[in-house]
Amino acid sequence: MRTFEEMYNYVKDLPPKTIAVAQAADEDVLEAIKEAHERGIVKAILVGDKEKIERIASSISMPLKDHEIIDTKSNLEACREAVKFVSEGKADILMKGLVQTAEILRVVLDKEIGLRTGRTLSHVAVFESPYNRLILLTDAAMNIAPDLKVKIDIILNAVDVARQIGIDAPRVAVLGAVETVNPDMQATLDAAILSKMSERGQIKGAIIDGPLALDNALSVEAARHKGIISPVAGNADILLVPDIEAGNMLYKAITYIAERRIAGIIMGAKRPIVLTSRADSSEAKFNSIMLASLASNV
Ligand SMILES: CCCC(=O)SCCNC(=O)CCNC(=O)[C@H](O)C(C)(C)COP(=O)(O)OP(=O)(O)OC[C@H]1O[C@@H](n2cnc3c(N)ncnc32)[C@H](O)[C@@H]1OP(=O)(O)O
Repeated sequence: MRTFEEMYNYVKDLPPKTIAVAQAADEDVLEAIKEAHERGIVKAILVGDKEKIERIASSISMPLKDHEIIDTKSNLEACREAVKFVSEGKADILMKGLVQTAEILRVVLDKEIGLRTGRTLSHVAVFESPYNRLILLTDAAMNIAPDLKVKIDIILNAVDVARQIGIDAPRVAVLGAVETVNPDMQATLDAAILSKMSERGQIKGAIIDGPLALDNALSVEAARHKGIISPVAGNADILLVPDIEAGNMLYKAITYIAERRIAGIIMGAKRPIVLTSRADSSEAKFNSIMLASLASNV
């Protein structure tokens, strides 16, 4: 797939999903749900301030008859109720509404009502690139400073998503500030180990190489210029960032500087979780709902 339009052409033929939204009283969230419902992708359980949800829905001419509304008094209660719908199998997808990321993720990780599976949970973003293909970015939103073991899990979650968008053997660029190993830069040491593990078949399903800087991960020309011989350089499908700061800034640079379309979900939980920034547009939220519907196949 090269665009979100192509993703829609695939997703529209999947059975519609039920999505539980934690704190749905937000215009962009409801716009995204409205569009996803009109296009046959989801029906929703809208958890949050009922009066506000009804007021916003009316202001955007969104009929509510096909959706359920669960009235809650606080963000925490909204997160807990929405997560319970998913953990009890009454919803297929969880969506973060107008709540902070850490607040909903703490409920997702709750041992009693949460959505743990024993796997690492991580964020996978997908964006339309100028290279005529969809590219994945991970982890921009959940794991703060992943160690080597967690980085392997993060790669594997991204590989699952890559397969769903038609990339069978994704090329993973392990990003750093430079493309050579510098013992003072932990990201380059981890990258070298991940590359060797991939080469020796210890991590399967992907071709991993690094360290690579962002320019030579994406641009064949930049890689050639620097004389990098690599199966990944210039053709990366998945960008693995060293930590949340790098990932989050890259995610927001893609949106606000490059003005590219993006989607984001959490993988590794019982069901996919739509997780965008509260400031992301309704379009980014809609694209993320599509991506979650696709990732439900994993
Ligand atoms: C990209 C657009 C969207 C955004 O901009 S998002 C904005 C930036 N993101 C954030 O602010 C969230 C960053 N992450 C966090 O704040 C925290 O890591 C998070 C998710 C809240 C968890 O922190 P804490 O509640 O302090 O949890 P903790 O580290 O003490 O761990 C508690 C238990 O949960 C487990 N856990 C934590 N992260 C996990 C993961 N990724 N996968 C699987 N399990 C995980 C952890 O092992 C621990 O388990 P146990 O209780 O020891 O059994």
